[in-house]
Amino acid sequence: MQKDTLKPGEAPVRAAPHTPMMTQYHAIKAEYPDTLVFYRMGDFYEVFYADAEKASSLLDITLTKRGQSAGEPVVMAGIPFHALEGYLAKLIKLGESVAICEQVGDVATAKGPVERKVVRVVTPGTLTDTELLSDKTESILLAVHQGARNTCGLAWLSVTQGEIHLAHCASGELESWLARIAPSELLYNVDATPAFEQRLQTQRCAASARPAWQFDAALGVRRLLDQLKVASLASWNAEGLNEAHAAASALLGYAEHTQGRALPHVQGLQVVRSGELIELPPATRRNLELTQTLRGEDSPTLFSLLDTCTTGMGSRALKSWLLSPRRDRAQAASRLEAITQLRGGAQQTLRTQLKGCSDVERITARIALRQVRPRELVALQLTLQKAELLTPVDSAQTPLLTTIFEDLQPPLGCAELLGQCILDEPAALIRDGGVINHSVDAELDELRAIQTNCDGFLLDLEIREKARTGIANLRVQFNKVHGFYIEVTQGQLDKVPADYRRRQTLKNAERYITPELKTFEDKALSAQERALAREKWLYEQLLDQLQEFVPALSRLARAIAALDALCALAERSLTLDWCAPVFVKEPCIAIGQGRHPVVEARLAETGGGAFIANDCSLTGKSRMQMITGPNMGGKSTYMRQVALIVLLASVGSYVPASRCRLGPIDAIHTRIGAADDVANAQSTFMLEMLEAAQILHAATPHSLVLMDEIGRGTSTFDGLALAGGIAAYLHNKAQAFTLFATHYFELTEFAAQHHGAMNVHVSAVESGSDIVFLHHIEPGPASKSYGIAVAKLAGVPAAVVNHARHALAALEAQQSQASAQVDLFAAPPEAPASGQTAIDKALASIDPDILSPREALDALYQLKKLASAA
Ligand SMILES: Nc1ncnc2c1ncn2[C@@H]1O[C@H](COP(=O)(O)OP(=O)(O)OP(=O)(O)O)[C@@H](O)[C@H]1O
Repeated sequence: MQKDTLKPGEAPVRAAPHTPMMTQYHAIKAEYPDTLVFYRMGDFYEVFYADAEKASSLLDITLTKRGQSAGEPVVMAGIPFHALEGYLAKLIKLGESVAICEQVGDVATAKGPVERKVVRVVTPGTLTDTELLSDKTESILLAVHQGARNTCGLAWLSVTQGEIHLAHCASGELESWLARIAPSELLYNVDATPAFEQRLQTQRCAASARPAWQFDAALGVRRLLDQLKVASLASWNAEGLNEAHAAASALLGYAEHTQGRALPHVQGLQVVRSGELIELPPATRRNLELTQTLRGEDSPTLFSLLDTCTTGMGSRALKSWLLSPRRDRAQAASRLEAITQLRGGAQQTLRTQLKGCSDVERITARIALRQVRPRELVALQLTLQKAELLTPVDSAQTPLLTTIFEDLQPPLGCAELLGQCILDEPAALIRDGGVINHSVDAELDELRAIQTNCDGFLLDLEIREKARTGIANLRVQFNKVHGFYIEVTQGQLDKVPADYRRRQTLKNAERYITPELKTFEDKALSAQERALAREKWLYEQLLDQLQEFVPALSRLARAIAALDALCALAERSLTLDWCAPVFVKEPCIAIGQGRHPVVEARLAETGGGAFIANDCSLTGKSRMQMITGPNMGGKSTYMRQVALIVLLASVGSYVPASRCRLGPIDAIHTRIGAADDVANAQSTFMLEMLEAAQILHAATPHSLVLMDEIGRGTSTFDGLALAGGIAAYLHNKAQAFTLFATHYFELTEFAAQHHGAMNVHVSAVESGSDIVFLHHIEPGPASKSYGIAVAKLAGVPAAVVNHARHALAALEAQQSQASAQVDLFAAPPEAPASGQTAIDKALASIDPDILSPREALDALYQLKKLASAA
């Protein structure tokens, strides 16, 4: 642009250079192009240029222009340093990341701008600050590497937890894995295909593309070995997982980059394999309202009902148990055994003792990352003392409880060290001083003594100066801005001695300093500064000493979490009158007097009457129930309760029933209602069919499938025909345990033609034109649909109800005339084998090794004939 305005021979006008400070800023910003940089200037964090515009609109802070750099005004916005946490919380919630750039050099001796450095990057998936984290939810960072041949590698961790997870999956399974891991932040290789990138977007979380070289399998293995301080990954069965190793390389690199240091507390590794967990696809989590209601609220859900944990660690463990039940029953059985033991009475005592335990897991991570605050250390010390008092349940312990109580032993000497080093009520931040205990360090004690003696000295000086000057109301005082001073009111100024130097003039008084007071001030202020510096140093020493306790503290945290979660499940089972499930080898789901735990609790809360318990019996031979009955009769509730009971049992919890026998289960699939996904431009019916298709592809004889009113989203005949086809597929091909609720009466014929299916219905009685729901599951099909009675109950105007009654009578009469029966479930005609011609068939039937020469010649003539006919 400038070139055009230049005249021949004229030198180009050079843009003015940046100021030294802005040069420093730009150098730092260049390293964090996609991250908001909070640049510390005295008591403020400033943001500049585009970052300032973004921060100003996101945080609603004032955008200003100040001074000039490179010939342009500097666009900036700022926040006071002490308000950082609140603003960070807001930005993180909006999915932003922030690089915190602090002044690390010495302000007093710096020539030019004081040295600054990004000390950490706060991102949604790498949070460690207590204020920014939810108590009950992990903040998870996930790296995904798109590999060759439709596979991908996953590596994830919660920075406050200390365990890396690795997994391999087919691209088609990606959504399911993302839903299960529920990351807060996602990283992927920048060279991933656009289609792959789009699939990642289904997870609504902060996602960023990272350079391809960061996803390097060999580097990943090296990083994992370094991290775990081992020579081989064999003991974790984590060898040969190239794609996951590549993801781990990016994961660890990024996590360390954000924390500005290594993560010494991350010492665990777990390989998660597709076949090991019970499949709970996103639709199932949503429909069963496991951790969120259909409206997206936290309660009432299965988790909110179960979570009576006394600590955040317990809640987080319980949530993770709930969402990752294993197919293999060993883990569930050991939890069940422990819960049974705790129900003996110990749970109550233990829960009382666990109350008030601090979040050892997160505090430990913060110790390892050297971010821990003084008060957290005091809280840790108190928890360690508590843990020491936690007594094993009794002599007849289960293996799980034995391990937990072993790990509950606090590391020797840790509580003592903390008690010795930290004051009982320390300041919130080490930078304020007042954290390190007395008698820990002679130098600190001496510096503190100078400050303590200050009051005595000032009092003494005041008395002496009053006597010397004859000013009775003279006062010797101190404030942070002006330091020490002698204050004399206006009326007494004539008595001020010559050695008083004026320091400040007020409306009614003058403030002075004397040589003696100045000497004292220098000594006192330098003592304060030195004491602060000494405290910081001592705190760092303490953090060094605490590092050796990190592994034991992590074990202790896991033990508290597990014990808390088990105690909560024991308490729930007693309070809500649940029973222990029995695991068996043969395929079956046999539930006696099952209840829907959340509906039951809500009825109890609202005084809505008693919940009607129902049995459910599905076996290898009788795998499918066709459930009919009126709207509002309780079909969905019944189906969901069966799924919740199966899930709870698989987790290792007691279940809301009087008895429960459960065979192997590999998945719980649900197709229940569907809200239009307008955002993804998919209609209700399209979604319904998509979900149905996924289930039909995935279901096996060990899967539990809930199908609620499939087909209702389209015309009656289409819907009925599809529902019939789906039922037949589930019965004949998938052979899954299926609960199939429907309003199509025609489907009650299904059981007559399919030996593995049976009809059940929810009972209701009519009294006059009204209807009473009994919510009881009974054998056989429903006799009628009661839709109009339900409409009346809902308050639909009488005129509409009457109209509907007449219309119904007419429709029924019409239908009985058109009696031609269509066999909905008959197997479709055999489709011609694709591409097989008569010649192919003839060729396939020829075995040249057994033909005589004559037969071979005949066959050749035959083939020629077929070819000419084709
Ligand atoms: N077993 C039960 N005991 C007591 N109340 C129940 C029971 N089952 C269901 N209910 C009550 O009936 C309401 C409706 O139940 P549900 O949604 O399961 O009916 P539905 O048959 O699936 O209805 P629709 O066909 O309209 O979807 C529930 O919200 C609950 O309040």
